[in-house]
Amino acid sequence: MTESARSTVVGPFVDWSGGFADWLRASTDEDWSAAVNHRFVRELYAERVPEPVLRRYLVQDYQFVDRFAAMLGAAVSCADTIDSRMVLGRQLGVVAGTENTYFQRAFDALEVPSADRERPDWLRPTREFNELMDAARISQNYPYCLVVLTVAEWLYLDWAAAAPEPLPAGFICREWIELHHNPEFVAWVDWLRAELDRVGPHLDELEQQACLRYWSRATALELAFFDAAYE
Ligand SMILES: Cc1ncc(CO)c(N)n1
Repeated sequence: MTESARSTVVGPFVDWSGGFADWLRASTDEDWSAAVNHRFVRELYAERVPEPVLRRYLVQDYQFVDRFAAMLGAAVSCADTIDSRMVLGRQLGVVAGTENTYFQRAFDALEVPSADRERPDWLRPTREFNELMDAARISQNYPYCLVVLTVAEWLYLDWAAAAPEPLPAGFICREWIELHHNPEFVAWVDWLRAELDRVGPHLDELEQQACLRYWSRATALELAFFDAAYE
């Protein structure tokens, strides 16, 4: 793409007066709502997730978080502005810090052996989600990485923000909600959406469609990921 083409807004090829992020989000309403209102989420609110389900979910999610961190690192490396790179870099620190510590404490409480923390068998949605994140990472395409990051974070904010008060007393359920609903996390998701709105309109139609495919696939996998914890 030439420099002048890069600065031209190519879209909209569809009406996205609400912005690129909202346009993507609206395309996957059904899977999105099914994930946000999933049985796992309701049982988490009530601290009634059966222990084998909670354990399976967290063991699989730690594998997700590994590839998520790698893809976030790719976003750090291919972001198009210094401001974006710094925001993404700070968030990578949160994933590697507070969130990682949560997993270790939860695994200790649930007495998860080290083999299951480090190299469990991957359930199918874990494998497919990790393949999707690997594809985005290897593409070094900033919008693709942003799309998958935004689905993962915005969808989790959506269900966590809907948790009824008081939150569960036990730390595993309570902190999993708090990690995805606190002022810093809300600001991070707002930033991701605004970032998509910034870069999306400069993409050509084929690239926008590719973003849409990443978006729908990631949303479907979020739903499948919750389902798998019960299978
Ligand atoms: C599967 C999944 N999606 C999203 C998040 C939040 O980034 C998570 N921890 N796990």
